[in-house]
Amino acid sequence: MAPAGRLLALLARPQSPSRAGAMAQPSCFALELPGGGLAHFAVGPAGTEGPAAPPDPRAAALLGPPGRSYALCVPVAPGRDCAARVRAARLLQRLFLQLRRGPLGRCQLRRLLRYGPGGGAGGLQRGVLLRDPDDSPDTRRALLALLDSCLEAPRPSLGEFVGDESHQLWQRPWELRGGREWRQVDPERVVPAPEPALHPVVPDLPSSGVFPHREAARAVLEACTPFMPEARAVLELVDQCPRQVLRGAFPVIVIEGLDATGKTTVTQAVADALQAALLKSPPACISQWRQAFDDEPAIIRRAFYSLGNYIVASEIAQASARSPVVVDRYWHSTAAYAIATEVSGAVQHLPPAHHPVYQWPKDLLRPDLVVLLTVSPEERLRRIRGRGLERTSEEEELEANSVFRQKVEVSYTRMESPGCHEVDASPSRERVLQAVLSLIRDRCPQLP
Ligand SMILES: Nc1ncnc2c1ncn2[C@@H]1O[C@H](COP(=O)(O)OP(=O)(O)O)[C@@H](O)[C@H]1O
Ligand SMILES: Nc1ccn([C@H]2C[C@H](O)[C@@H](COP(=O)(O)OP(=O)(O)O)O2)c(=O)n1
Repeated sequence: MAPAGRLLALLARPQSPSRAGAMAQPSCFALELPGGGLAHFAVGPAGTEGPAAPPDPRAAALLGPPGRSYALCVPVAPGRDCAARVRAARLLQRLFLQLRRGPLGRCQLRRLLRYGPGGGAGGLQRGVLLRDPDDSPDTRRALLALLDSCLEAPRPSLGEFVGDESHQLWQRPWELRGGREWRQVDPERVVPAPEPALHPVVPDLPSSGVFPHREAARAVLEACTPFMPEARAVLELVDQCPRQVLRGAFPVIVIEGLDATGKTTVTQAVADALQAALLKSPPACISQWRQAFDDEPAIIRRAFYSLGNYIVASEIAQASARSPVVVDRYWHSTAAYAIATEVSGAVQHLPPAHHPVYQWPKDLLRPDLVVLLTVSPEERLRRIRGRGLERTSEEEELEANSVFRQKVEVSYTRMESPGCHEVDASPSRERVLQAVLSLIRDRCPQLP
């Protein structure tokens, strides 16, 4: 078998003019595997030199027969503007909902990313691999009908995976001919691709979830105002907050951690002990719109939480002139959950430590100390069950998916300037409180 890198290089060679069609350049795919693995493969025009090789055996099992698989993808940033990004994200969300209904409901879905071999944010597409275990013609019909219902730009792309007698894999893209008829175009070879140095979604994160400054998040909600009155309401509140906030002399302490690690318990106890103001992000003034944003695609949800942090920043600035301030969640939550959700695969696929995505936004008020509460997964589950409250779907996901939980925890620990100080929150409430108070006294000399 030829090395994956060489096959990719062969596919990447410029094509002869006769072959220069829609797929003149190969495309790479990152397929999320069960248990958090990622398989990378490329598709390119048939007839190029070199033997085709089956991709990663785990991917081949998901792509090849028996059964049939389809790749349905939407460009992340079809235009340069935020409005187009938001439209694309909502289209993908709608497609996901529709894929769970009717004849498509029996298909298995796996997260799929499509990207150019050179990386970069430009050609990124998000999508799904649909696997029909029964290889039913109804599935294909339903998928084409779904494409027919997507009349506005951006239009999703659909490709179908087929195996041949010699166990090679091919992808056959579907294209709309003459604006009316769906046709399958020339098959493209499926070959393994090397794992890129950086997960393909990372270059796009500053525009799609880990916004590096207030204006980047603001532009997303601005694009939502035509269909979400809540977006206008949040923007009005953000715009009342000064861009340069002047903080007071008292220390600002943030308590972070996964759900049920004891943040509410600790923040209340610390606030009592230090006679500190207790704040939380998202702040109460926007919490009535939280559910509406939680129901929207990730880019909109993250913009909401990001702007919530800027509103909290101006509350912190005022409160820290009068007393110490304790904050229940802040920027680190927003960034860690966004990174863990957007980066498919497992912990090893996260951007490396010191990557810019882990840096604190330059225009957001910095706390003096960030405490990260950690407990074992078993203890966390006991506390969640003991509390018995309603949970957000993301928190349910955390419980169900330990890979996701690990990605959130590791992202937390990689955050920089300020970084997190980890405190083991497994002991009794009193002992955890004492550990946190002693850390605060060590790190905040300005405490009276
Ligand atoms: N140190 C502790 N030991 C045992 N139970 C705790 C401890 N700290 C918090 N709990 C309980 O665990 C549950 C989750 O705590 P909570 O403070 O609400 O977490 P969070 O705000 O991080 O979601 C609550 O029922 C709380 O009473
Ligand atoms: N500052 C914040 C606060 C919460 N979030 C997001 C991250 C997760 O999706 C949820 C977790 O919040 P949730 O209120 O469920 O957690 P707690 O109950 O406070 O532990 O909200 C955020 O992105 N930024």
